[in-house]
Amino acid sequence: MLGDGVASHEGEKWVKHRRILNPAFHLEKLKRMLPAFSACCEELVSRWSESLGSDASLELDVWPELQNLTGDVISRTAFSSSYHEGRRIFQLQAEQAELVMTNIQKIMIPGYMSLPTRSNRKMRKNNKEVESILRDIIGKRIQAMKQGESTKDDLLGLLLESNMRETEENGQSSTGMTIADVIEECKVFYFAGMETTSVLLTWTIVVLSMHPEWQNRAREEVLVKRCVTFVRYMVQVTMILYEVLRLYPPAISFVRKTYKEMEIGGITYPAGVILELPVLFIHHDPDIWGSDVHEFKPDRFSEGISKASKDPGAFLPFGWGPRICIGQNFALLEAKMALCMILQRFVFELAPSYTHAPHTVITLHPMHGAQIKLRSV
Ligand code: HEM
Repeated sequence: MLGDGVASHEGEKWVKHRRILNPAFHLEKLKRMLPAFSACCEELVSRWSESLGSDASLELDVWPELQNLTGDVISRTAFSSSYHEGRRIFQLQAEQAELVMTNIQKIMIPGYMSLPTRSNRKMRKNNKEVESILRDIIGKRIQAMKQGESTKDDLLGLLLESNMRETEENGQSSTGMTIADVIEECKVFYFAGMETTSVLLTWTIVVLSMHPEWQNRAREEVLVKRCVTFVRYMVQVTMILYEVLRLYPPAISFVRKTYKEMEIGGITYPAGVILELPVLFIHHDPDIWGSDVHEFKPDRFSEGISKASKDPGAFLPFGWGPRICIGQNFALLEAKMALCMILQRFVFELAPSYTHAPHTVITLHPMHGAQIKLRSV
């Protein structure tokens, strides 16, 4: 494992932002968003129910469906009442992600991104539109808060509330985040949170289709507990999600830079070396997880994460250290809610056209989609 020193040398601005963002992502605060999670999931399962054929079954690629779901969730939980403007932002961000993907698949010439190519011009135009909508939403919200209106139960409200507290507690010398900073953080939520969570949900549906015994165990659990109230206490569902995150970590690796000369694993590295931590390999290492490492065995998490393997720090789907994913509680609540509502309504299996081909496009995608056959419970 990397020593603490590798990660601890963070920029001052990042440290300040993290101090403001952490309370906004606290589990107790996020619970206020459960109704928004539930509304988005309800829309999805109702649409699927309406599309069932005369034999009460439906075959569809759940991958784009779940991408839409997580996009909807982040729009609604980020901006609640400004949901429609929020959606526009996230449509533009989705376009940006596609343009970035197209660009990185090209041969990169230094300075290419500043050339006035069609895609670069489109990206700049999209970015301007995103920033202008965000500036408008944030400006209106700050105005309302100054006039004494209570903060809304959404990410923007929590972030602004935490930002104001930081300013009040630390006085004029430390003025929290600027509007430009808040805009940047809102953009990051989309990129960091939408794709990763839809990847987790997609592999979960695929794996539960391959393992009907676990699908049944999970369904039994969710049929006796009401989702909105008990989503946090689902033992089987939690173990299943952990095991999917182990086998198919959405982020297959993350990086750290040495800020001074240091020794790691018997090798001395100078300052400025970028080290890649290969999460996918660590999660598939038989020396850490045992000879059944490639098997889907959620029970290995029955006594919690630290006892699931020989190395308590080997489960790294959300990264590690001070830079650990800020949205992990958010993602797990959302995934539990979605899975719970899908399991309550549908039994699912792999469609004949499904081909198992995990491949990496930044995150771990199903290369040919995830064709699933659903039937009403
Ligand atoms: C299954 C879902 C998710 C996975 C697997 C995931 C994974 C990760 C990983 C591996 C990192 C890098 C951590 C490191 O370098 O140690 C990260 C960072 C981050 N994630 Fe997530 N993430 C998920 C969902 C979310 C959600 C839903 C949000 C926001 C709503 C989010 C926001 C962020 C942010 C803002 C960072 C950067 C944190 C920083 O540098 O301080 N993530 N995530």
